[in-house]
Order: sequence, then C-alpha cells, then structure tokens
Amino acid sequence: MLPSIDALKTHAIFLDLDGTLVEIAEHPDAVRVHPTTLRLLEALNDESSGALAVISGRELSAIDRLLHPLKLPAAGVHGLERRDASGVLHTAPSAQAPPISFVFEKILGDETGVVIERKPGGVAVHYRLRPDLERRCCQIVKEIVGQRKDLRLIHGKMVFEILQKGADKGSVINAFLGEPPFQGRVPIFAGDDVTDEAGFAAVNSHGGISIKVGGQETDARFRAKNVQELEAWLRDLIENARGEQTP
Ligand SMILES: O=P(O)(O)OC[C@H]1O[C@H](O[C@H]2O[C@H](CO)[C@@H](O)[C@H](O)[C@H]2O)[C@H](O)[C@@H](O)[C@@H]1O
Repeated sequence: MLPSIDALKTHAIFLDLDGTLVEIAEHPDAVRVHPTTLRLLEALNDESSGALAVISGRELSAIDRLLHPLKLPAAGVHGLERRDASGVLHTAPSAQAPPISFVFEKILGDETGVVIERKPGGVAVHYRLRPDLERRCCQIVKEIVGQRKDLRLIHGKMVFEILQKGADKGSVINAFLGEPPFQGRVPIFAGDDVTDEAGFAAVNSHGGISIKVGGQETDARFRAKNVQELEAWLRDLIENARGEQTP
C-alpha cells in the first residue's frame, strides 16, 4: 500500500527511469516515454516547484533524449554524472576514465546479440537478447572487475554493468538534498532494480518514502506492483496537491 501525501511542496521527488517510469524493453534503444508520462512529469515538476529529479543508470544525454522536451535535474550512470536544479553539471572524476567497452566488443562482438552500451565511466553488457550468454558475460566482467580496484560491478536486469567507483544513487540523492529546491524536504524515491537500493537507503535515512517497483527483495519501505501502479499513485499526488490549493 502506497502512502497518501497531500502537499507536494514539502517533498522532493526522485524517480528512476527504466522499469519505474517506463516498462522494460528488449533493447535499450527501443524504449519510448509516452507523452502522458511526460505530462505527468511536467505536472510533478510544477506542483513540487522544481523538486523533481530523475536518477538513472542511463547517461544524462540518453535521459534527455527520452524525456525530450523536458530537461529535468537528473543523475546519470548510477550517480557518476549529475545535473543540478540550476543546470550545473557535476561529474565524478572517475567518469572521465578511459572506456573499457572495447574489451567486450573484442571478446563478444556485436554479432552475438549482446548489446554493449558505453557510458561515461561505465559500460553495460546487455544479454537480454541472448540469455544463453549470461554465464559467458559474467565470466568476462568478473575477470575485468577482479583486476581493477577502481571498478565495481552491478548485476541489473539482464545486464552486467561495470562502473567506475565514486558515486551511487544514494550519494547523488544526498547531493540533491543538500541544495535548493530539494533541501529541507522529505525525499521520495521510486526504483525497480538492485542499483536503486543505495537510493532507498539514503531516503530511509532521511525518514523519507522509498518505493520498490516490482516484487524483488528490497529495503524500500513501500512497494508498487508495477509501473502502472506507481504512475497511478503519482497522478494521485498531483490531484491531491491541486485539491489542497483549491480554496
Ligand atoms: O536506473 P535505470 O534508469 O533503471 O537504468 C538502468 C539501466 O536501464 C537500461 O537497461 C535496462 O532497460 C533496458 C530497456 O528497457 C533493457 O533492455 C535492459 O535489459 C535493462 O537492463 C539502460 O540501458 C542501462 O544503461 C541502465 O543502467
């Protein structure tokens, strides 16, 4: 059961993208954000007076492409990039490290159907189209991460992500909460995947509202069954907030 909230102006809203605002698709490039979802985000942004940020594993440029024409405060590559509410870009120094994606291209090659997504400070190895190659991908990523102290490994939804250390979704949520217009507000964070757990921990430590989308194990305090249930709840937030303002 999701909590009811009347005043959005006292809350800071953080939303994950894939699997939270949009359904998971077969290929990262196949994802489209429906215009009604864009309108929902616009309304949340208005009703919270700009205290809305997207916290994603995708790089910032990909987030902007998906949410066009909206350009919201956002964190990309699981926290390695962050654009604050005044539009200033903060990049973890490690995000500039040389890419390691060539290793995968060399070993796996595009023809296998394994999708290699390069991002600043990271590479995602998607095996959704070739689940039979999970073990092989796992072997390769573990070997690389085992040799490099500067890297960490995330096993997300049909994806292995190798990332430079230096940030996570929790640290960027904390960074937003230290700045206006997020500062002093009760944080809300909704996400669906393992990488969102760091965000849930940060939000829980502020006494906020952490929401897991889907059925997997989590430290989030609340749960939405799926993308639709979360979206319906977000719509209610807007209606309640607007209702509050009506004399
Ligand atoms: O933090 P998020 O916004 O949830 O991003 C996590 C990763 O999402 C994308 O991959 C996932 O979604 C794809 C499209 O639905 C799907 O094909 C893939 O299997 C999923 O792992 C994105 O491509 C990654 O860069 C993000 O890190």
